[in-house]
Amino acid sequence: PRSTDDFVYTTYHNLNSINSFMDMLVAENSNLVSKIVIGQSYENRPLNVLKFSTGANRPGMWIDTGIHSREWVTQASGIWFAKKIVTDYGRDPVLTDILNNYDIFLEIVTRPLDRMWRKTRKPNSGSSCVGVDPNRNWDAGFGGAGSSGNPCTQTYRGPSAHSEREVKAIVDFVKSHGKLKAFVSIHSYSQMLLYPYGYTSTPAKDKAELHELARTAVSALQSLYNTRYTYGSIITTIYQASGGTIDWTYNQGVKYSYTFELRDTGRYGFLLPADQIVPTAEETWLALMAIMEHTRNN
Ligand SMILES: O=C(NO)N[C@@H](Cc1ccccc1)C(=O)O
Ligand SMILES: [Zn+2]
Repeated sequence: PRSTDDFVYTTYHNLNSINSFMDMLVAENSNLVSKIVIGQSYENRPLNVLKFSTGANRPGMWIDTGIHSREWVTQASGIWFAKKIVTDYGRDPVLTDILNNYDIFLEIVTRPLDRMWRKTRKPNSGSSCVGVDPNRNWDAGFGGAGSSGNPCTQTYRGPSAHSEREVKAIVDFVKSHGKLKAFVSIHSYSQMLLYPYGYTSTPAKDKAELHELARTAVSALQSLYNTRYTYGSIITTIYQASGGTIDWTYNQGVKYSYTFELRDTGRYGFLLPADQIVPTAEETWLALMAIMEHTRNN
């Protein structure tokens, strides 16, 4: 494709195609978007983050997709979100107000075409099994129930907190930025909107506000195609999970920390048909806007 206008949003793209999308988007909107590199993956690929900004030293909001490489609808949605932001800035008053006051950081984790792989690709010393679950490697209840010490399991936590370069890069970014007010990590599938905690049943201090905002966000999502989401804390809504991303960001003081589990509820699972990419992205965007608008107003 010559531009992001004729890029095909209705299909899944490989590493090179996603990277060329990002470069085209930056080139077409250099006053609004830049690409920053926050680190390298285990395979020494740059970890690219799109920064949407209209001024210096602004507070920020973070969105990541594709942390689990097999969750393809999330990277595909991330591409659509990126185009939506540049399309709506200057047209949608709410998005324009958000971007006139906050930066948006979007990490579309481009991984080689792992179709059914969840973990990183780093070999584990002393084991023939490869990879660490990046959603168990964070220093939040690390090593507790809801993660595994066995390198051959899908929820292997890794040898120590932040041992994975993909995780450490985000940890360092969050700490050095210091003014992130929202952090949304997007997974699939289950159709859920989750907030901390996963490692403990102790309610988050902001639980009431996080629950109310989740309700608002889920009803916005549902208003488009009537897609039904459940919502609540991780441990009460899905299962106990230790070392998870948003438990760490919440404990860092990023109050509006959420994880999405996008479509579907198991019929196709990770193999969601491509014709559901755009509807999924459109409905999820309404929920993201609700979270970003609330963050902007508080
Ligand atoms: O990975 C998926 N689905 O893709 N589910 C998440 C559930 C979750 C969400 C937030 C924090 C901890 C755990 C998982 O890592 O098991
Ligand atoms: Zn996941």
